[in-house]
Amino acid sequence: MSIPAVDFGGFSLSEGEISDRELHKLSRELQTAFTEVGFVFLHNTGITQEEVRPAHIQISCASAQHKMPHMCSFSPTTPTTLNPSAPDLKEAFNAASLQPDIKWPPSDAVPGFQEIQTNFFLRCKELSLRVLRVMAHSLGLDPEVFLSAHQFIGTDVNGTTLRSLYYPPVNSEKAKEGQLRCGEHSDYGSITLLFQNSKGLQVRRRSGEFITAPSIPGAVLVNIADLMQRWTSDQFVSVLHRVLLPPPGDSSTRQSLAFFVQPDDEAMISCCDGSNKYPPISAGDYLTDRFSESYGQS
Ligand SMILES: O=C(O)CCC(=O)C(=O)O
Ligand SMILES: [Fe+2]
Repeated sequence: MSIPAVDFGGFSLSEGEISDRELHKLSRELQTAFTEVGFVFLHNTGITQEEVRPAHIQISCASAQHKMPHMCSFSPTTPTTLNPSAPDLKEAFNAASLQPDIKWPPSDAVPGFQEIQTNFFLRCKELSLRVLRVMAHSLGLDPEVFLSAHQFIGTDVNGTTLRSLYYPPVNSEKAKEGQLRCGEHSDYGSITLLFQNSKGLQVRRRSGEFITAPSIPGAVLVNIADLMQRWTSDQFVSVLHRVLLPPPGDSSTRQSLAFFVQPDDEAMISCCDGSNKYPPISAGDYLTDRFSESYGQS
């Protein structure tokens, strides 16, 4: 089975409310995707390719300015590789919340960067809230249960991050054993929205085999992350994924935008089915633990 595709047009950002009929339909479709695969392509979300393209182009410009302190090949706030001797072949710019202390590239270096990234962040936030609402419905829960834990996206009491990723050309002769563009990992928070401009992403199936995700212009790839799996008592699955190196001789670059949605730091996450499969934990504590496990720091 490949990654399912769902038409989100009934709850697109250009629509006001969703009809009951559409809500039921979307709920069923998302539930199937998130219980069986953990990933889904959403079509007609209201975020268009015209919005995604400038953000993609910019990250390659920012990277071309090279060795700007803001572009880091190792992004300390995110899961990367568990293989330190063969680090991921990528560069990333993280806009964690929209606080004034983000070190944006100087506006003469990459004109419009801050504005475009900020607008894109806000669009992703709106879409994420809609997806979270449908997810609650699909589990038969109070529609507010996830939303009320995501009230502060874009502020310093919520860790939601827009990460712009640039994967430079790869010289496969120089690549180390086991080195990838992005090593196998699962994401940590609630859900992730992903916008990619080319192939390379692979997603692990339950059977253990990896399937290649196509790059579909205009579609948003949404996946369940680890804290959401815990929150749903493992009903929704957070699965391993990775980005492969291009084939030898292929010197193309790759860009992607990942919007990592996290609950508010203070939100208490307890199993939504009322079970005690996992003890309640604040999202802030959970995420701090996960990041320090990966990076050996607090
Ligand atoms: O670049 C991609 O397509 C995936 C990146 C990713 O999975 C991540 O940064 O967590
Ligand atoms: Fe990821």
